Amino acid sequence: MKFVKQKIQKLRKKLRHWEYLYYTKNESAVSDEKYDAMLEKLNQLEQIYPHLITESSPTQRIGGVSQYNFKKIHHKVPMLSLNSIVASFQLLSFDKRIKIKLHANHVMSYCCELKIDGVAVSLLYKEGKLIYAATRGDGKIGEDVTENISTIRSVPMCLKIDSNKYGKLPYLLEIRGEVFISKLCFLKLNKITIQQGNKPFSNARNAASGSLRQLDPSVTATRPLSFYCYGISNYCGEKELPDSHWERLQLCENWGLPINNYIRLISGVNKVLEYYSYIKTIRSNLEFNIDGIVIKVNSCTYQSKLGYGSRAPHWALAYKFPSAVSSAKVDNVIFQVGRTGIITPIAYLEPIVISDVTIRKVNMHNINEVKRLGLMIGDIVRIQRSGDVIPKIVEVILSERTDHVKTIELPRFCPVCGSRIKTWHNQSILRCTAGLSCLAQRKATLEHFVSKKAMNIYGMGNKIIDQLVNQGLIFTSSDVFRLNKNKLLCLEGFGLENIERLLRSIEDSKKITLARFIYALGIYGVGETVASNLAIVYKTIENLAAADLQSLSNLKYVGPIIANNIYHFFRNPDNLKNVQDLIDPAIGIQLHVIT
Ligand SMILES: NC(=O)c1ccc[n+]([C@@H]2O[C@H](COP(=O)([O-])OP(=O)(O)OC[C@H]3O[C@@H](n4cnc5c(N)ncnc54)[C@H](O)[C@@H]3O)[C@@H](O)[C@H]2O)c1
Ligand SMILES: [Zn+2]
Repeated sequence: MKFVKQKIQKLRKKLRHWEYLYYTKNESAVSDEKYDAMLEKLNQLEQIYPHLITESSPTQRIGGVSQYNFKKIHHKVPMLSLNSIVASFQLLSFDKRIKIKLHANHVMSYCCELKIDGVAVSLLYKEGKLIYAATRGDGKIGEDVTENISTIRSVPMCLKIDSNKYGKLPYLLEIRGEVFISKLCFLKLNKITIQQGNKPFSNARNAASGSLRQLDPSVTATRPLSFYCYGISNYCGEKELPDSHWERLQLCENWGLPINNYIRLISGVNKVLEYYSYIKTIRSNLEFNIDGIVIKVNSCTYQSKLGYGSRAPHWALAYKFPSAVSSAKVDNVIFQVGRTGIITPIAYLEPIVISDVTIRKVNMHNINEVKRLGLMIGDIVRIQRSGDVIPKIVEVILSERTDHVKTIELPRFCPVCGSRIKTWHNQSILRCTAGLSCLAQRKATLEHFVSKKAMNIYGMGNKIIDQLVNQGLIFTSSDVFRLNKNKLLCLEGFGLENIERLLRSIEDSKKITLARFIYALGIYGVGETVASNLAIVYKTIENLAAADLQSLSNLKYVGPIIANNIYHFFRNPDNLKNVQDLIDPAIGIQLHVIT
């Protein structure tokens, strides 16, 4: 029993970590399949040992959290997730199960909708005016994104009067819907993100979520977000609402809320299966990503009878599409050195297209993955891309291995600077220990420093940084502020206009919040959340640099490892000198604290 308990705890810890990255950081550490499979494993264990179920288990609650830097909104009606299925027999048994519960033996009516891969929002209208918009958060408390939502053109600020049926606008109307980004806009946004030297979003959902949850609404305004309404959660008006979910959606459309064209009212579960197959065939032609269909019992009376679980309603299901799989040849494996010196194997492929996206390389994260797969250069591998998440090598197709394959030589020295490599975690993680004297780490540190969420310096993409570092024009981040026209004229393919734009952007970056500045320093483990917290607590960079280990360890979101990293960062003479140079009045950076 102790063993099962430990296993359950381990699964929960892993799932919570992935959820934190997914919902808070808009990053996918693993594919959705892997997350879903792990959640299902936990679910099965909990079914066998129900006394081990806790309220906070990922099977019982919604994965999101609301970040403290947004105002909070308490949802009067909880915003839940959906139970999902992947096979037709599960839909048939759902249909049977609910008929038994409802004591109904007639053909059931279902409202079938697309499951758009975006972010759920709740919009409250009073007498037709948008009062607030909130994200799902943990289902009970969401983030106030009213200003950001107001920048989305398809969200009406005021409802229209439905002259046919409802006369006056409802006194109160709360609707639920999905904010998303189209496939085309996602590709464009990522192109710009990469040009600006920032990390691209791994999929359209993460891009939509990241764009909606911007602290600065003017940034959201530049992101091409769209919106579809898929339900009413609360209503108070002169007339009663119709009992049909489908009719309620038509009513929303009459009030001016956008409703997706593919929503159908369908009679009987066999026709639902036909709808599923049809949508699967047109999926790649849609302008936006969907990861399945949503099936809802149409009668609202039945919906209330079936009720809700803690995570999802009992009257709806998400029927997900299988993920896209294809095979490709591995042309080469290159070891890439990151900002913190971690060395990652990247498999370069003969380009393939999966769900409309060309895949040329796959990040294999660590060398254990190379070992686990038994991968060799020249192998044919199976690549999976679930929804639009990062591609992954699932397996080597051994039956297609030829005599021409080559062994992958694991590096013993840093492939960039030739320094000694340190290994840990059972030798799965390799790290170059040369710090900033390693060219790769220096470049990656600078890329991070100028990136959007850090100093936000436009026009200094990876290629420019490569040249600046290779030509010895910059060494540390403070050198960025010593760049001038003459130095920049040495760069290839960088005209006067680009130079002026870059210098202006460097100048503009000098007015910055302390939180961003701390984040820009690139201390190992200090992401945006920790950086904001440090800024609030220490108020000045000098206070932070002088903070002792004890005080750092007492902070929220800062564990002993991060506290140690921060403490030692400021004890390293090179780092300290760089920070002092950066805040030197000669450079003119103005740090301010926003609380
Ligand atoms: N890869 C990872 O690390 C990771 C981590 C956490 C969660 N996830 C993934 O996220 C998903 C779980 O997230 P979730 O709780 O948001 O559930 P979900 O996305 O599977 O389903 C619920 C959501 O569907 C959306 N939706 C779209 N169209 C809808 C419609 N017509 N009607 C109703 N809702 C509609 C709503 O936003 C709703 O919140 C899983 O697929 C999981 O794989 C992945
Ligand atoms: Zn190195």
